[in-house]
Amino acid sequence: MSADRINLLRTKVFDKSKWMQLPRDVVVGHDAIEQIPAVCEDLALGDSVLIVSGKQTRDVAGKRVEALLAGSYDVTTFTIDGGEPVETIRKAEAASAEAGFVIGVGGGRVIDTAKIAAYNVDRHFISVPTAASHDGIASSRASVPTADGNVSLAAEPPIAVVADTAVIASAPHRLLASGCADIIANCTATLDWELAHRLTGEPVSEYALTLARMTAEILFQNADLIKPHSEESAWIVTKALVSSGVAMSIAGSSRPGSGGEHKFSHALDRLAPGKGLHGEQCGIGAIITMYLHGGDWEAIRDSLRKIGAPTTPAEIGVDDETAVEALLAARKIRPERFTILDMGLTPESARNLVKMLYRE
Ligand SMILES: NC(=O)C1=CN([C@@H]2O[C@H](COP(=O)(O)OP(=O)(O)OC[C@H]3O[C@@H](n4cnc5c(N)ncnc54)[C@H](OP(=O)(O)O)[C@@H]3O)[C@@H](O)[C@H]2O)C=CC1
Ligand SMILES: O=C(CO)COP(=O)(O)O
Ligand SMILES: [Zn+2]
Repeated sequence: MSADRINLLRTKVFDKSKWMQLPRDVVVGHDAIEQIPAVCEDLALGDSVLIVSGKQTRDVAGKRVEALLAGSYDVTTFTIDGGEPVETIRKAEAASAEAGFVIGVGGGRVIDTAKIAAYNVDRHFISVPTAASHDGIASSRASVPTADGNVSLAAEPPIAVVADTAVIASAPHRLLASGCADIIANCTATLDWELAHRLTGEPVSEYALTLARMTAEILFQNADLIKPHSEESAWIVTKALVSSGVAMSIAGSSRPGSGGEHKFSHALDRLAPGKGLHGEQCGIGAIITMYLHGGDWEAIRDSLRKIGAPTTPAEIGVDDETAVEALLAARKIRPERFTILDMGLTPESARNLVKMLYRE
């Protein structure tokens, strides 16, 4: 091979190079929270820490983390108590700038706020989920609601994830079921990604696709084992969420875990705020998008039922007409992300789908 050809190949390989940032320490298990001082010591992140938590999650676990670190670190806290998300991120960012590293202890909103704040001021971030409610717990992406819909932002990839299965199992079952639905949605998100690849030439990552799909598959197979307030269930789901988050980090985007069903969920966040949880809405959306892909939508519906996640808009207090509106509005959210919902859905077809697939 000529030197020119070798140089060309090298350039191509270099152009395609990708930076994947994955967690360094992942501790999952009973009383894992007690390991936080050891994790912080292992990572040698500095001597001051900001602990971001929510109103409930501070009581559930945030205060325990504060107490565990108080003797060895200069600890400050930031509690999220509602308010406009972007404004909250700005405040958390200002607080993070004063600390050596940031720990987020809570559900999805808390973890995302902490990981964006840490990213914006270049601090390391440790993720301490108190619920297995979504797959952002180990990923380098954050999802932020704005007036124009949810935006997916680059965020600080957690340098460590500490998931205490006792804490997670004691959370309301609805949160765990929501996390399961978020993972099950990988089935349709990956189909959408492949569709976009075939239709628009969007690059795909085979590893990210396979990992995201396999994670959903494992959950399908274990759907019978997902029970309320069981630590075994918390284990299964947390490991799946970590694996799904790693798929997103490999992809460098949320594509392996977010397709048309997520756009439907983001549309519902705007049209019916405060009704369903993120993962619940994604699971409901996945039933329709799997049907449109010609796949086994009944298997999705049945697994969601077994797990205790909702399968119809009515179950989360959303009427059919709003669900139709959300299906139609979905394509306006992040329009560059092509999905099956961009393939000619009309008001009439949306209405028919909702009527046919969302029967009790
Ligand atoms: N980065 C990503 O890739 C992803 C991000 N997301 C984002 O995550 C958010 C949704 O996360 P989700 O967790 O569903 O919702 P929230 O973070 O809003 O949490 C829901 C509620 O559960 C409470 N809670 C959490 N843990 C416990 C517990 N152990 N015991 C009792 N209550 C608890 C929270 O309390 P408190 O009031 O203390 O917060 C909150 O009131 C959205 O903003 C979404 O956009 C979703 C998916 C992926
Ligand atoms: O929820 C996610 C993956 O489960 C992230 O999705 P978005 O990029 O659509 O916010
Ligand atoms: Zn999701």
